[in-house]
Amino acid sequence: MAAAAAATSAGASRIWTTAEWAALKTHAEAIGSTHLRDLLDDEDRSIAMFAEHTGIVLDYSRQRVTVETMGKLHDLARAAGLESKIAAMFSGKHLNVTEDRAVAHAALRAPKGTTFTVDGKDVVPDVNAVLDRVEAFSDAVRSGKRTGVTGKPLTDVVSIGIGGSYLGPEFVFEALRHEGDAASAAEGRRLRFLANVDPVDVARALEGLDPETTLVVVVSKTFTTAETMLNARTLRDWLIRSLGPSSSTAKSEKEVVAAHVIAVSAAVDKCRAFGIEDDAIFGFWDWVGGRYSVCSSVGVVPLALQYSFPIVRQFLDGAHDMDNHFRTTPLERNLPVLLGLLGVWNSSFLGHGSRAILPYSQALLRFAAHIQQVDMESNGKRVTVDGDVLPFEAGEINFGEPGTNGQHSFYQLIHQGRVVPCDFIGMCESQSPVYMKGEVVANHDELMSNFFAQPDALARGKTEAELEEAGVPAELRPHKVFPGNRPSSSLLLPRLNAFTCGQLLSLYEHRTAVQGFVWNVPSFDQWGVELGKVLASHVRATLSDCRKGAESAGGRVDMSTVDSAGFVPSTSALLKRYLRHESGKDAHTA
Ligand SMILES: O=P(O)(O)OC[C@H]1O[C@H](O)[C@H](O)[C@@H](O)[C@@H]1O
Repeated sequence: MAAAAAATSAGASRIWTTAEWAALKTHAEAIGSTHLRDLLDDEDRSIAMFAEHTGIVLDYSRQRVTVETMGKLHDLARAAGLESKIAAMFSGKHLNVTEDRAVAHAALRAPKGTTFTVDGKDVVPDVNAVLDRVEAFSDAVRSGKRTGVTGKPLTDVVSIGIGGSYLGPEFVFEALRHEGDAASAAEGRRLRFLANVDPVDVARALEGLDPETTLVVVVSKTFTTAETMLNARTLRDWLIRSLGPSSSTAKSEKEVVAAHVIAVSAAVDKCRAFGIEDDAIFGFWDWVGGRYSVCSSVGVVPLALQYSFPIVRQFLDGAHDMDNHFRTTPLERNLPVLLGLLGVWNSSFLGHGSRAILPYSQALLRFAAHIQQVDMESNGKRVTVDGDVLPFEAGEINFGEPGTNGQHSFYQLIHQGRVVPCDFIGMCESQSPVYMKGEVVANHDELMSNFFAQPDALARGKTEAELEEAGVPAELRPHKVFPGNRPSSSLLLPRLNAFTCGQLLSLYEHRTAVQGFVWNVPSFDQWGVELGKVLASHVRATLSDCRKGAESAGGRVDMSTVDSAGFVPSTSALLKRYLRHESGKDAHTA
């Protein structure tokens, strides 16, 4: 763990023991007596709480902070060594200490001619060599030069992957579906994602697809993830049944796989072992964490097949632009730093353990799901990078849905129930504007009226006195009081296109890094996902033994196999219930 010591030497390892942390604790108590209703009346304060980069405006005046709070948060950031940790990330230092790896996803969007050094080597040429291959390959598929095994164009793509090999690409795919340039480039093409090992997801992904015109992309950094590999074998089987030796085409299995299956992985040998030819394998590197891999072949391959390579390049350029902003802008005006420090403030000092991500943009319907993994898998940790147990809970519960839909489902709780800090995200212009004569406003203005109204409703609330003045009957007043003082940030983007989508991705990736750097947690590993996987293999082996035993015993399951497998009694009982179930019979008759 020498790297761990090196990584933290620039800042306090146990940030909660610093004077800066203590000062914020005391300050948080003082803030407790102020209300956002009053803070928002201070025009100078509000104007000071705007920050901007290339037309992306962050308004954090509705956070429960004063100019003094921000100063103290910046002091905390400096005590944590934030600036040197950011610099360390961009210089390829091994910040992923428990796996001894660099954290270099920013290199994935570095344009030709720039440099990014990892382990003594400039990786930008390697990154761009893979991108050149993706460009050539996607052009060949899109133009019909590279066809399926029967010579038909490959118009449909199923991208198999889960977690970091799925959520980011799906967020970008959805974000661009109705964006002018991307939508015209995608005409006549379909992209589906297959993530869940639930066979119903296979049925959903294949609905209406023809094996002859379908290209399957198996996306897995490790190429060992159980769900992805079973889904890959399932789709290989689907292709071979329709196009293989015993079908009317009589093509060999090898030919079918070579024409219809490609792979994206950091484990090239395992892709070869699956039968995929070298020219159909798109690699990436172990210095790219799974949840930070959207800009590697993981996202670039399926997205370039759907939207064309030039659109994907704009997306990478947007992410690179935000990387530069993050790397070079002073902390006080740095958007990811501001968002990250506000996250630390809300979570560690005001005690709010969750965060809602609320894009007023239907195109961002999968953004919250992606950021949920980026943030929760990164900062949901119990120890520092040096292994000290944290005396507080790091990481927030992230969730969210597009507005205005959320307003009609869970906003009740955030207005009158728990305090949930919110990120409101809106666009100045719509991807699909609708203007109708006779309507009060255009449809996008209607949407944005809510984007502007909700943060104020949360911040200002409604008092008993206001209700009385409005003539609300006394017995109803307690129900109609809105306490207010609920924090939020508003992000206003000019529009949602490939470039700004890249900026948004990078903004949120780096926000998570900032919080992790301040808390000094190991944001770039994910040991917490392992235990469940190990236990699932034990269940899998037991189920397999039971099913095999039943086949040779005329259908009768030998339950002693479950009894001797060492599960706790309730798990054994539930497993037996599952094994006893006979198709078509309900619980009462089984
Ligand atoms: O890309 P893969 O190796 O298939 O991994 C897919 C996912 O699996 C794991 O469970 C990790 O928690 C994720 O970080 C990862 O993104």
